[in-house]
Amino acid sequence: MTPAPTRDPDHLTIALPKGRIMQDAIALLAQAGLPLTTPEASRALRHEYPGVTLLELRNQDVPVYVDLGAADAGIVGKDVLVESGRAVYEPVDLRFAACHLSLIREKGASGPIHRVGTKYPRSTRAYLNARGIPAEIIKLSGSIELAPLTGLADAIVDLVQTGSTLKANHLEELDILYHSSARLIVNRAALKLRRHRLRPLIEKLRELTGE
Ligand SMILES: Nc1ncnc2c1ncn2[C@@H]1O[C@H](COP(=O)(O)OP(=O)(O)OP(=O)(O)O)[C@@H](O)[C@H]1O
Ligand SMILES: O=P(O)(O)OC[C@H]1O[C@H](OP(=O)(O)OP(=O)(O)O)[C@H](O)[C@@H]1O
Repeated sequence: MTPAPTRDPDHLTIALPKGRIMQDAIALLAQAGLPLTTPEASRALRHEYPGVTLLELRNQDVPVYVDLGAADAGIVGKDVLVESGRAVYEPVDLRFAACHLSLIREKGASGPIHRVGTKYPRSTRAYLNARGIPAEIIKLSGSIELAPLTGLADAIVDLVQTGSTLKANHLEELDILYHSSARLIVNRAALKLRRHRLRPLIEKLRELTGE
């Protein structure tokens, strides 16, 4: 059960991930009418604006803050959202940070897949199960492309955008699990309590992204 937020109903708290999404997310929210600017470089993780607080989080923590109501809304990649397993309301595909999650092997590799390295174990499990592939999943944290090159795994599941990381590491895509892009996510209790702030934001973002 999602706890009802107890903060000022006129105030919005928004969770954003530090990293490649942050800048575009702030720019889009500002275009949608929120009084935001890029925060000054500092160690501060909470940034105050008139009527809005921004929280600077790791990608994986954005769905957690929104689902549990510590943030009213957030922006996060669809990949991270799927992997979180949290059923938060996801009203707008914001279109940026577009990439796809793919099954990848060394160029020319063949034969059965026994071990798959990935940062995305939930998505990988679902994909392998659906195809009856009884492979072991090895959870990794980064530089996933090294796994097949070193013999740690004979395939990986990772994000691809331009394909230049694959090319540089002599790898090829065998299949696409799903496409990802940045999404607006919203806490369901906040949607009721702060309807007058969240509904116009959702509508404006839909307009801006052509949904
Ligand atoms: N090459 C890419 N092109 C476009 N979008 C990408 C690319 N790589 C990742 N993304 C998207 O941007 C999101 C954030 O990526 P970012 O690189 O900031 O994460 P990260 O540094 O791997 O995160 P963390 O270290 O917190 O796991 C990803 O979840 C994905 O949705
Ligand atoms: O197809 P491309 O355009 O090469 O993009 C794909 C790469 O981008 C991401 O890595 P990122 O640059 O974020 O580095 P990191 O996650 O390893 O820090 C992703 O994990 C891939 O490695």
